[in-house]
Amino acid sequence: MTMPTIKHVRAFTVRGGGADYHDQQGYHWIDDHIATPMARYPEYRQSRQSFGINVLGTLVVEIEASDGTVGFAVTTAGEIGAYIVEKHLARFLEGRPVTEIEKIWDQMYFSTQYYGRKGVVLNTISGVDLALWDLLGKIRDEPVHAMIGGPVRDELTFYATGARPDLAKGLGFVGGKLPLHHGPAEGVEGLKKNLEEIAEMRSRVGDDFWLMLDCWMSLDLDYATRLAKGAGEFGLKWIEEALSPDDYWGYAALRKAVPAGMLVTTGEHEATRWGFRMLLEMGCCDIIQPDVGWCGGLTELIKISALADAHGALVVPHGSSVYSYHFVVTRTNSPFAEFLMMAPEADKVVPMFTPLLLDEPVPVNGRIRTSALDKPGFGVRLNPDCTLVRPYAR
Ligand SMILES: C[C@H](O)[C@H](O)[C@@H](O)[C@@H](O)C(=O)O
Ligand SMILES: [Mg+2]
Repeated sequence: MTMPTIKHVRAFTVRGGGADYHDQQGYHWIDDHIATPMARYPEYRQSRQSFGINVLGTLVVEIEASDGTVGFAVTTAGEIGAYIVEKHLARFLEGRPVTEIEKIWDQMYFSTQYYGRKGVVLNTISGVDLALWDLLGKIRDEPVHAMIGGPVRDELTFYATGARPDLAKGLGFVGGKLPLHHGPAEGVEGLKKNLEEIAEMRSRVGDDFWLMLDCWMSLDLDYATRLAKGAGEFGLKWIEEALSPDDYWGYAALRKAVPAGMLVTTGEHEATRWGFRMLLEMGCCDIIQPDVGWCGGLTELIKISALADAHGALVVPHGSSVYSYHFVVTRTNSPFAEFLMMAPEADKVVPMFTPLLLDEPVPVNGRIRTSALDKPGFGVRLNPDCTLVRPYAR
């Protein structure tokens, strides 16, 4: 079978949910007084959108092959990402065989290394990489998981991230991850409120349901240590992303300070095998949580996962819809996955990247059967009702 070549790459932006799931309108639990590094400024404490958590918006990367097949993927990169795709990365794809995924990744990364390495450039590279895997799966008529080693389990098990772990328990999830609401700038009062919230949620969910805390980079080592020790009595399963992603030294110290049995996790804002090598070799965490739409894509996540496996660390990707499901189902060191509750009150299951993807599978009773991931590529379609803009059309 002669494989087609890549004919054209197109980059679009779209607003309102989708891959940039922080980009919500109206009330939403995900934008309700959640602790962040910006919470040291009172004017940016009530809403993360106030400091711009949703400025990027969603990037849609579309890749058309010479036989007319079109693959696509979505990530958080918006117009900046569209610029990078159309003005820089497209040259490494157009005209190439659709199978040259590894070589294309290498050229995308090293051609942008002088201005990239992490952040929105790696989000963009991730989007292109995921679109390439979607395209290849459609051409080969195979789901992506079948091209990277195949499933190791018959179903995916999920914990839920959102304001209502008590409701998530009733929906069949194995655990619930609460956002932390008060940071160090709110002092002892804030710490007390944080612990009261954990205590209250533990009383609602009972002793056997996993309860985790997501700190979204908002703390310092001292506060994180006090919070972890205070939360220990409520059986907190893990404390997530307590410190700045750059504070590898702080994470290594926190991991030694937390109560026995409590896990330290991080990684959703880390990128590439080199970034995760630092986290692993410095003993920063028990579980790494790369986002496959941000860390470098599937091609890079496979490398990161092997590194973690050698270190005995679990890889539980940050919630990224089908893009992480096709990966998690094929890895023995990824025993469960994250599901972000994107209903405004975190009270019901809606597709994670709603409203952008059609046919996006969602957990039923906290599980997704592997058989639900059997369509070619990543098995999803773009919602034609979502308005795509191509800001740098060529
Ligand atoms: C719930 C957290 O504050 C973030 O909004 C979330 O995107 C991320 O940190 C997560 O782990 O899901
Ligand atoms: Mg997180």
